[in-house]
Amino acid sequence: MSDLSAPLDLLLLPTWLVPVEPAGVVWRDHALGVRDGRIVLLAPREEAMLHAAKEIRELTGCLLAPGLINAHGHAAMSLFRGLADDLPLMTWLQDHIWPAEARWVDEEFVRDGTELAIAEQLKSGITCFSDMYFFPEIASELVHKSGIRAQMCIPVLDFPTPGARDAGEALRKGLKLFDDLKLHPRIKVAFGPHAPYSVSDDKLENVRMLAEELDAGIHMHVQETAFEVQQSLELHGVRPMARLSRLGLLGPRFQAVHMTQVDDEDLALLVESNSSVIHCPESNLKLASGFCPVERLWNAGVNVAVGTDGAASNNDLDLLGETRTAALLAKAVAGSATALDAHRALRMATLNGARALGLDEQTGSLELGKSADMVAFDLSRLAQQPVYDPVSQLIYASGRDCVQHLWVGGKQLLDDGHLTRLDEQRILVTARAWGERIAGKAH
Ligand SMILES: CSC[C@H]1O[C@@H](n2cnc3c(O)ncnc32)[C@H](O)[C@@H]1O
Ligand SMILES: [Zn+2]
Repeated sequence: MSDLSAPLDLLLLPTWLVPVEPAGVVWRDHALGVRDGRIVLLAPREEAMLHAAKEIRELTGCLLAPGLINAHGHAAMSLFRGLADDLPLMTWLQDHIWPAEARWVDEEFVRDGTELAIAEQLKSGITCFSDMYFFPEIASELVHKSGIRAQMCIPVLDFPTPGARDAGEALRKGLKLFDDLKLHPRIKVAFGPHAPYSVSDDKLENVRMLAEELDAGIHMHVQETAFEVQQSLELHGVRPMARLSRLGLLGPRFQAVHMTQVDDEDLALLVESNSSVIHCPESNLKLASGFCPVERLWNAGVNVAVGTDGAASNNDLDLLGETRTAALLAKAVAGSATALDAHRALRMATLNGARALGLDEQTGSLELGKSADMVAFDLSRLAQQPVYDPVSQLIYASGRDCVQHLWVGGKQLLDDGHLTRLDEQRILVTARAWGERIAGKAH
């Protein structure tokens, strides 16, 4: 319990403060105070200035918002960025990515690739990400060291993977990770069965049982393409969502990634079960997978979050850009310019992400008592003028280069665009060396 009369650790004075909850609100000339890693003060600037603070930051021209939440990705795949472009999902995955993973992915690859991804995400305004990849115990070390927040998913597939001879071993190692990290303040472990077409019923039943017992999330690629739905109808007689429902996987802890195919029955299952959907528009566009009907889902009450997917199918981890794509695409898909307006788009990239990952009591909005996970976007540049609505300017007229400062749990991880805990130069050199090795050019 923090001493309320003690000085604040940090007092931020932005031009605009967008808490996300309450929805649609922009506070001008307000301040945010932090003590012991939590938000303890939200007040008009003049009133806030009466409080003593160890550090005061003037953020003139900046919009202070909750940190962005990248609700789906494969961090270490950043080392495969640009390796196999302009291909449809199954060709990309089966003929290029899975062979490359079998050849290259080991502990060292995951360590270096995850660090690269974390550095890029922090510089893009992301304070929390979900990771679904091999050797999650190694990736977790990088999350711990860097100060970012994450959901780490235990990968489960029907075939041997880097780091696990079979699904049984993957789950055993995953349970140990769950136990090791159960008290970690920034890491939450979830289950990551890859997709309905790559995980059989018996393994999904195991996942359901364990997730229930541990109250853990289940994060899964679902209905990414029409082909996947067709194949499921042929093999199982039902669509993937109906099969997952029959197996008892759906529920508030279920995170359905992609969902480009949604019929009325799928929608009813999502609504009834209170499952979340994680929309990855740029990966879906690049692999020509299809279009997630975001507006329809949102209007039906489904919690929709946003993710970049891995850098091998995107090809960046730019969640601000992803959110802009989502907002534009939603209008085209719905045939309505009012679909996914800028304020809702920002909510999708923050609070909805936190809710999908089961972290909305800790993060996702700037509310008293929540963790001080925040980002200051600089809106003072030429291409952002004039500013009528700062949220509109952020979503439609800003790139990730406007990310100025970032904090997680009150700790500053990005200061004037510079990483405070990671060595950007070393990460760059290491990533280039991997590129040379993988391209066969290393000596
Ligand atoms: C369970 S570990 C992750 C596994 O998923 C592969 N992957 C990356 N992106 C996608 C995607 O969009 N759909 C399906 N599978 C994907 C990744 O290469 C790993 O093998
Ligand atoms: Zn993915």
